[in-house]
Amino acid sequence: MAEAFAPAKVNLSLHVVGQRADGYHLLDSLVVFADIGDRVRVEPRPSGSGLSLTVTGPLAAGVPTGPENLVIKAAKLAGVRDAAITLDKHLPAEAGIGGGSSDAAATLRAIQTALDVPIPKGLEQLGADVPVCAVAQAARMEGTGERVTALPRFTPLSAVLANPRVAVATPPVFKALSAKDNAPMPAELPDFAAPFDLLEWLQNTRNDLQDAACGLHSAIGATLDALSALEGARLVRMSGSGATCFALFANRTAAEEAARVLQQREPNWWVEACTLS
Ligand SMILES: C[C@@](CO)(OP(=O)(O)O)[C@H](O)COP(=O)(O)OP(=O)(O)OC[C@H]1O[C@@H](n2ccc(N)nc2=O)[C@H](O)[C@@H]1O
Ligand SMILES: Nc1ncnc2c1ncn2[C@@H]1O[C@H](COP(=O)(O)OP(=O)(O)O)[C@@H](O)[C@H]1O
Repeated sequence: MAEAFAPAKVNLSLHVVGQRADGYHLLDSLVVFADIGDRVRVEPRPSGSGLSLTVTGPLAAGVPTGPENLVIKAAKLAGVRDAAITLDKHLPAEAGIGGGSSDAAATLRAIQTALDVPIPKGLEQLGADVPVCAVAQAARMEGTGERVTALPRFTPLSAVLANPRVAVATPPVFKALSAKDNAPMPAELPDFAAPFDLLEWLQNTRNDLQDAACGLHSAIGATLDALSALEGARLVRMSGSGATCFALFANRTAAEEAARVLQQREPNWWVEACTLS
């Protein structure tokens, strides 16, 4: 039996820099991972038992339990036929924080430990976000998501994640983009562990999906506004294709206090303080 953590993915920046002939978009994104997430447990089963999936946890409702779950797709890609998998769901789905993709990557890590099966090639077949979730540390993500360069050093950031509990499907957000050939991030990224003003640097980056997503779902604008109004919020932006947005704070205590205030104001939202790295 082995367990693996599936951290929330946050796109600190997400530049859309082109589109391939097959419709997929070319991205340039600074991706980090939170200390909050789902958990995947893999238990070996005798040959012929098949794959089973049980979904538990506070955000299990609505998560598919059949072959369409990325956890099962990941196990199949690794060639595993017999295992009992439990997914303990803490992250909202269709939320721009890669829940399903991170679950898939965590499944492969647990399978590696429990069954001694190597991580398979071609992770991008599972989803554009799966290769970066397999790295599970601060990274630059390029191409359609298949090119991942881990950052050697990254000073952890304190943040609040907020989701207004509106599920956002990714394809319509890409379709609603007005421009698909925006400027990439600078070719050379700074040393993120050196003493420099990361906030100022991030201000010069963007999430190019943010305006399109806000146009489709008014709750995202409301989430950005609510985060911006929190005392100590320094940079506020949407992650992925939404609807989860993040605010960065000077330290964990400030983030936790802000999360407490926001949760009180918006009891139906999903709100979490976390550390990103
Ligand atoms: C937008 C991002 C940014 O990190 O995050 P999320 O909002 O999903 O968290 C990802 O690129 C999403 O990754 P993922 O959710 O794994 O995408 P996939 O399942 O492969 O694709 C879903 C759909 O998104 C669009 N898509 C995705 C990736 C990409 N580079 N170009 C695209 O156009 C396509 O319409 C595709 O059919
Ligand atoms: N393990 C999983 N957890 C959540 N959603 C999943 C999972 N496997 C498949 N899905 C499906 O994937 C879709 C996208 O969910 P998710 O990966 O959480 O969102 P996003 O791509 O916005 O980060 C949902 O429609 C959901 O039904």
